[in-house]
Parts: sequence; structure tokens; C-alpha cells
Amino acid sequence: MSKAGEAVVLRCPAKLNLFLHVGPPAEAGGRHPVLSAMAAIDLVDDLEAERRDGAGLSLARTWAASAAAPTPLDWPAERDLAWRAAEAFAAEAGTRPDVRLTLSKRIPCGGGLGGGSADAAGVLAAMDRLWPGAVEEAALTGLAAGLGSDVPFALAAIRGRPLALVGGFGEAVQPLPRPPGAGLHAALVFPAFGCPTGSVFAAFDAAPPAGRSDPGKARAAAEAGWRALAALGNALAEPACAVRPALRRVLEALAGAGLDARITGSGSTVFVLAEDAAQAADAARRAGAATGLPAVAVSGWPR
Ligand SMILES: C[C@](O)(CO)[C@H](O)COP(=O)(O)OP(=O)(O)OC[C@H]1O[C@@H](n2ccc(N)nc2=O)[C@H](O)[C@@H]1O
Ligand SMILES: Nc1ncnc2c1ncn2[C@@H]1O[C@H](COP(=O)(O)OP(=O)(O)OP(=O)(O)O)[C@@H](O)[C@H]1O
Repeated sequence: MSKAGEAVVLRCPAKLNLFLHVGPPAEAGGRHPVLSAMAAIDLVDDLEAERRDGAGLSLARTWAASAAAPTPLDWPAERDLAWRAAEAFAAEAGTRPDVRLTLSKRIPCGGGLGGGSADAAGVLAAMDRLWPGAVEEAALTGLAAGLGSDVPFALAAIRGRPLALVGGFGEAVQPLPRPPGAGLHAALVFPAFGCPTGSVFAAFDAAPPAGRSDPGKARAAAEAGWRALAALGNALAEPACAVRPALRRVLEALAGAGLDARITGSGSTVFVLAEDAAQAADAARRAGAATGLPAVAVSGWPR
């Protein structure tokens, strides 16, 4: 049955790396194996995808009115991960990328929140619905891994698995037990600069920390709670501060306000875990006052 003219609307969630361990690359200049507990949060980009047979690919990107840290969306559409996901899906399906994509963004760019990856995963999930059965499941997850390390988790989250232990180069996504008690709540702080992921991994190589990642420890931590997961640390936190010294000053200002702040991914976004939504809102207010930066409260996604 043709799906031409049909539209799919879905949400593309940001992720938090509750902890992030990084191993050495197999060869100099290669990518780094990671182990991370990733959780989707209710900071989302909205995607609409409409199939229009014969009309080609188009992409419109704007910031939602509620976006806390909008920056120029100035890279060419052809380089956007959403666009590249549409082309990759169509090539795999043996069809043309005849889809009109409209993105209303809220996830800050270059913030370690995986916004571009979430958009790409959203496009894969949407096109899978608009061209049902055209790409097999294993091929779809392969496309996700080819687009970036955070895309397989984002695809799993959109399809109902919003908390996972992620290994390899992001392609090994395994369910993680949901910590007991309340759900995930946090305040996010958005520095006025991004952290270029490649430079942060290069800084990691210049001073790699000792220690090995252990999936068993990660599972035990998940059974203990959200804070136990975060206590496993982020191996890119120091490298991110080396690349952007101002990030250390943000962490120091938050510590001075009594807030236990951590970096997600390769930075620059900082998060403070909270017990519930009211505490997260309070932490966001205090974080904003201590740093002068935009700060928002978030919860696990979907709520
Ligand atoms: C830091 C994380 O967000 C953790 O979830 C991800 O590992 C980032 O992965 P990503 O978004 O796929 O990163 P990209 O923006 O595609 O990669 C930028 C650059 O970071 C380095 N890179 C990235 C991922 C990885 N596992 N090892 C790397 O060494 C590579 O030099 C790469 O060219
Ligand atoms: N749809 C997109 N949304 C945001 N950035 C995109 C997108 N497509 C391509 N990019 C490019 O990727 C860069 C960073 O993307 P993104 O916001 O996903 O980084 P990030 O959150 O730091 O990701 P990560 O956690 O994977 O390091 C942008 O500055 C931009 O050049």
C-alpha cells in the first residue's frame, strides 16, 4: 500500500550519559570504545516527516519558542544528520528519499546531549513507518551505528527503550534495570560554548586515565540508584575542561552553590541529579543564579 502523503510526527529525545567510560582506540587516530549508561530525557526536538513520492528530500530547521539555548543552525542541510539519515535509509531501501522533514529544535547543539543523533534516529524511525518493511531491522540498526555513536541508543529510546548500557562504538545497546524508587530528575546548565567532540577525545588521548570499564559494576550501580550510576564518573570530564577551561569554572561555581554537578558526554552541558521534579526545579534556579547561565529542570523520557 502506498504511504505517499502520509505524515509521521515524533519526538527525538536528548540523552544524558549518567556515566561514561572510554577505552583506548585500537589504532592511533581511531575511534574509542565506550561504556555508558544512557538515559533519554524530556528535552526533545519535534520531527515531522511527510512522504511525498517524486518530490525529493527537504529539511526545514527552526528553534522552538521554548528553546533555552538557541544558536545559529548554519551548517548546510546536506550535512545535517537528519538529512544524512534520510539518504542512508533510502539508499538501503533502494528508493528515493522523497520525504519532507521539519524539525523544531530544543536540544542545544554541541552540548553532549546528542541532539543531532536524536534527530537522525527520529528520521530513521519515521521513514521505517512511511516505508514499512523496506529496511530490515538489523539493517536499520546498522544504519544508525553508521551515522554516529549516539544514534543507536536514540533509536532504541524512540522505540521504547529509554535507559540502556551502551558499549562498543555505540552500537551495542543493552537494556539496563531501571533504578528503584523515583524516576530520573535533574537540572541542566547550558554554558555559552559547545565542546567539539573530536578535540575532547584527542585531549583524552593526551592523558588517558587508568582503570577499566566493567559492565557488571554498571548493572549493580543501576540496581542501587541514579546517583550510584553517576558516581561511576565521566572519563571525558577532565578532557572537556582541558579543551574549554571555562567549563571548570562553571563546575566550580556550581560546587560553591552546594550543587554536585557532572558533565554529560563530551560536554559542555552540566547536570545535577535531583530526587524529584520540585528539587530539580529548585536546583535549576540555584544553578542559574550561581552561573548566570540558562538552566532547566528535566525528567526521564517518556514521562
Ligand atoms: C561522547 C559521546 O556523546 C558519548 O555518548 C559519543 O561517543 C560521541 O559520539 P559521536 O557523536 O558519534 O561523535 P562524532 O561527533 O561523530 O565524532 C567526532 C569525533 O570524535 C571522535 N570519537 C567519537 C566517538 C568515539 N566513540 N570515539 C572517538 O574517538 C572521533 O575523532 C570523531 O571524529
Ligand atoms: N540535526 C542536527 N542537530 C544538531 N547538530 C547537528 C545536526 N546535524 C549535524 N549537526 C552538527 O553536529 C554538531 C554537534 O551536534 P550535536 O548537537 O548532536 O552534538 P552533541 O550534543 O555534542 O553530541 P554528542 O553528545 O554526540 O557529542 C553541530 O554543531 C552541527 O555542526
